[in-house]
Amino acid sequence: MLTVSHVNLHYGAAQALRGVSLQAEMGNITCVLGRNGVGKSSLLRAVTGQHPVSAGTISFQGEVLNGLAPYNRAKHGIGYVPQGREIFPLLTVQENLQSGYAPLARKDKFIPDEIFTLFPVLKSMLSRRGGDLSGGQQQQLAIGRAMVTRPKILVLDEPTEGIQPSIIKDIGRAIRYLRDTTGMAILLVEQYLDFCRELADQVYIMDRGEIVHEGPAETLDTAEARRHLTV
Ligand SMILES: Nc1ncnc2c1ncn2[C@@H]1O[C@H](COP(=O)(O)OP(=O)(O)OP(=O)(O)O)[C@@H](O)[C@H]1O
Repeated sequence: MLTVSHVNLHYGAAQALRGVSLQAEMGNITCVLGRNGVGKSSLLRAVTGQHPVSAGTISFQGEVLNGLAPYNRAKHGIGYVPQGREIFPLLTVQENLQSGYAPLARKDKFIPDEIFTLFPVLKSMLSRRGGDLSGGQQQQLAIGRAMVTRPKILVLDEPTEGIQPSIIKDIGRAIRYLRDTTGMAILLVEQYLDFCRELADQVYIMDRGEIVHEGPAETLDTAEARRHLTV
């Protein structure tokens, strides 16, 4: 289980996270909802080690991660699908997937077939450049690349952003499949309420750098959630 405990995060003098605590359990999809600028990406940067926290602790399966570089967090099983996907546009799909090899032992440096079962389009486009893929295909590639690292927790930053509805469905199906077949923990941040409600086991809502609600998805008060999502 991932535990975020009383975390503060600053950009210079500006505070983006204020005493944020949450848990993402193995075998569960945990969704953090919030509108633009409330600190969702900052939370994931804190979890993945892209930005240091100024207070609080982040631990995974009992081990404190504070102070570990992103590379070492990947070795601990944290897979990251960043906002905007960050595909290498001039590398092929295959090379983009292989860029996930870095934290792996030599024997594990191969692309698991499961990725192509989940996203068959990637197999048919292995020699195409990442930059030639549609937004939805790039999102699938970014998830595939994170899976290459054999994560125990998959952390996704707004996986539905800018993606057409049919591919959003495929991505939702893939996330559910990963939860059900691997038992990994999934932590995703979103603004898209319906996607989150359909998929999540546990929901948190963030507003202005703070967690303002937490609870199981089935008891989520939709009107209250919408209130936090509209500007
Ligand atoms: N590198 C940075 N330097 C300074 N301020 C930043 C930086 N990144 C984010 N912020 C600020 O921190 C706050 C939280 O931003 P964050 O990106 O975490 O929000 P978000 O909820 O993920 O929004 P979005 O969906 O737009 O990414 C915002 O006020 C933002 O302007």
